[in-house]
Parts: sequence; C-alpha cells; structure tokens
Amino acid sequence: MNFYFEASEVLNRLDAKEGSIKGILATLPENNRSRTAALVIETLKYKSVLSDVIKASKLLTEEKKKINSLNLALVLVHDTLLANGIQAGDGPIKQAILRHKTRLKSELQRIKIKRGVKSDLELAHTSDDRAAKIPRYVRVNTAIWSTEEAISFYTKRGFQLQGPFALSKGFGLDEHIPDLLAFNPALQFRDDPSYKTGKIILQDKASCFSAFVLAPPCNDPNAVVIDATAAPGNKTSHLSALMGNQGKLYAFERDKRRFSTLKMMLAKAACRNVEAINADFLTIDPSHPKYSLATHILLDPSCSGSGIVNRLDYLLEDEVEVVEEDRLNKLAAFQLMMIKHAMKFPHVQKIVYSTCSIHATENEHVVSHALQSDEAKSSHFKLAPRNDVLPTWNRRGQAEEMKGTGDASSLVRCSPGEDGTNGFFVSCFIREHNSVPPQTESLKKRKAETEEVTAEKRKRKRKKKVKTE
Ligand SMILES: C[S@@+](CC[C@H](N)C(=O)[O-])C[C@H]1O[C@@H](n2cnc3c(N)ncnc32)[C@H](O)[C@@H]1O
Repeated sequence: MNFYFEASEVLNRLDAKEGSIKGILATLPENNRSRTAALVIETLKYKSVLSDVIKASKLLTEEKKKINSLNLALVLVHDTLLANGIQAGDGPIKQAILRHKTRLKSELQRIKIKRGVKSDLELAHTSDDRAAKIPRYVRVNTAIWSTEEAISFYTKRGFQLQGPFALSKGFGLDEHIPDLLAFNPALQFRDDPSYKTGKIILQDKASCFSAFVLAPPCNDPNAVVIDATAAPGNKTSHLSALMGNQGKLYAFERDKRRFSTLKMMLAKAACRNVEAINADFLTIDPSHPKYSLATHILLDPSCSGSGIVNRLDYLLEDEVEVVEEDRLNKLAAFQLMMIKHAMKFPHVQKIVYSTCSIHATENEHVVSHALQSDEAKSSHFKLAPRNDVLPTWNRRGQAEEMKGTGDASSLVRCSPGEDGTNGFFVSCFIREHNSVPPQTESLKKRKAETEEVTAEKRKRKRKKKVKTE
C-alpha cells in the first residue's frame, strides 16, 4: 500500500504547488520512481473523470475512516477501474475500495454513455492538441532486437500495421528513421515487457534525427565517437546501435544524478561499446590520448526545451511556461561554447548540434556564431549540405535568422504538432575535405600506437596469469 501513499503524496505536493510534475517526481527514491511516476501521470490524465466517479459513488463519505483523502482515493480508484486492480495485499483500505467496486464501475460507465465515448482512452485529458498529433514513437534497439521481430511481436499482441492513427491499435514504420515504429499517441509502453528488457527505447522521432544525421562509423572496431552531453542516454544508445556496438563511444555527463540514470539506461540497452564518464565536456582536453581520436561528436546540450509539447505539465492546467530572453541568451552562450570546444578535437570530421528548442536564439543564431568563430575557421568547419542532412525532410532552418552566414537549407527544424514530432532543431558541421589528409595520417598513427599499447598490456596480463598459475 506504500506505493499508493507515495503517489497520493505526490498529488498533494502538486496541489500545494511545490513544483512541476517532473521536478517533484525527480525527488522520489530511485527504486520505485518510474512505477510511482506512471501511476501519478495516468491518474492526472483521468483526474476529472475519476473525481466525478468517486463523488457519485459516495466512496469518501462512506469510507472516510479508511480512505481519508481524495488523492489517495484517486490513485486507488485509477488502478481499480483503469489498470489491473490494486497492487497490494488484502487490507482494510483495499477492502473498502472493493466494497464499492460495482458502484464505481457503473458510475464510470454512466459517464462514458453521457460523453458518448466507447473506450476509457477517450476519457483521458489531452489539453495540448499538438500532443495528440504526435505518435508514440518506439525505437527498436537493434543491439538486442530486430524490427522484424518487433513487428511480429506486436502483431501477435493484436496490433495492426495500418499506421498510428487508423486504429487505436494501429502502428507503422517511420519513413525517415530506420527501426522506428509509430503507435497511437494514447498508448503507453512503460509496462511493456519489451520496454522493461531494453528491446525498445521510447524516443520521439525528432530526437532520433541527431544520431542518424551524425551517422557514426558502423561495425568499425577502430571507430571513436563522443556523445558530449549524454544523459538520460537515448541518443547514446541510438549511436551505439548505429555503430553496431563496435568501436568506442565515450559518453560524457556532468550531472551526478543524471549520470547514474545514464549508466542504468546503457546497461539495460546492452550498449557494450560505451564508456560513460561523469565529467564536464568543457574540461576535457581535446589532445587527451583517448578522446582526441574522436572523428564524430554529438552535442545535444541543455536547452530551454521549448519544443517539447508532450511534456507533462499540461496536466496541471494553470501552469504556464515563461521563456525569458535572458535565460535564452545564457543558454545560447553555453551552447556556442560547447560547439567551439568540440571543434578543437584534432580528428573530428563531423559534429551534430541539436536542441529541443524552437527559438532561433538557441538554434540558427548559435550555428551562425559557431560558423564565424575562430575555431571553425582554423579547423575548416562548414555546414554539411542538405543532401547529407535528412534531404527529404521538408522543414528546414530559418534563412532570415542565419543572416547570410550559412545555408539554412542545411539545417533541420521540426515544428511541434505540425510535423508529428516535438519541436526540434538539428545542424551538422563537417570539416572541409582539403584539411583532412595530414590529420588522417596522424590518426592512423595514434590508433596503431593505442593498439600496440593494448596488445602489450594484454601480453603482460597473460604472462602474470601464467606465473600465478
Ligand atoms: C538535453 S540533455 C541530453 C539528452 C540526451 N542526449 C538524450 O537524448 O538522452 C542535456 C544533458 O547534458 C548534460 N550537460 C550539460 N552540460 C554539460 C557539459 N558541459 N558536459 C557534460 N554534460 C553536460 C545535462 O546534465 C543533461 O543531462
């Protein structure tokens, strides 16, 4: 029953306006956090219906000694009517709900008839219409599963390959990103066994663009790639899968708590070629013997998040996000610093910079400043041509915001709701070819040296083992 007390306490704190949904959930102990979060979010989606059902059934007045708050009643009635029942042993609270189960069910049915809806899903609160137009994207984690296996798995479970909006159990293959499936937006996958075992990653389509555009070397044991801002790790596991789990992927994350989430996520997704490092990317020396070998860098730094429309706070009707100019400028200065730092890595050929922001301040303006920087000039970086950056995606960068510093058609934008994704921005810097050869030679030399050292180490280890035997 503690699980229900914890969830109802979160609802109490939200009522008391102690923080945002995400913020309050982040303060819960990690062991039970995702389960409690799922219950809180689902309960909020149906809060108005559940409140009406509870009121009409007189549950709180008749059982006030056992169930003393509306929020506790909400989470318990949610699980009784809309999930698989109360997940707790028999006790006075569960008995109190069960005594009212028939009444609660018939009140729910009455509301459905009144509203002319057939399924429970249609009762869910989706106040941001744009969120309802974004499919629930499921990326097949090819480190563990194949898309064919996933399609067969979901088909056996009653899903039909007819696109995400044709039916409530319809799904489809995405046209831009390989191994990405799109389901109906109302569906949840947190309890799905394929999610729990890391076979699928729940990742918005636009967020898959970054790793896809970076296109790291595939199945190359010598590949060296950096994910500079990795947690929670969706793009890291995508990169790792695209690399065929081979070579080396260094994943930096400066925040300690987010770093432990990253580690957990990478273990679950079976990423064997990733070394996660709890460090600030800006403090990493570009001439470091290991990291300097990187040829591809992904930069998906902290941003305003203004493109995310399926974030949770629409569930709290009166929360409004105010984006302050000053905050945007500070973020943009930091984002530019990150790009300039990435450009200092001697062997890097490709840098993808992405944000989930819709503001030109964090997108075109940052790219424009990066292109004009000393780092870009001395290392010969320019924007990759449209042909190499999702050429068939129609929404491109805003030319007027580039002020003639680069070709806006090289940039990708996603508009929340309109494009079936959250708001997103992707840019790709490449080093001009005529500046490559000397670096390629020294890279080869460095790789050979590293391999030599590793072989020597292995040899020493073997000798030591033989000795001790
Ligand atoms: C937008 S999130 C990255 C999301 C991630 N790419 C994904 O798809 O799962 C930005 C992350 O970068 C981290 N971060 C910000 N500045 C950093 C820095 N200088 N070095 C390393 N990590 C940083 C933040 O703590 C945050 O976890």
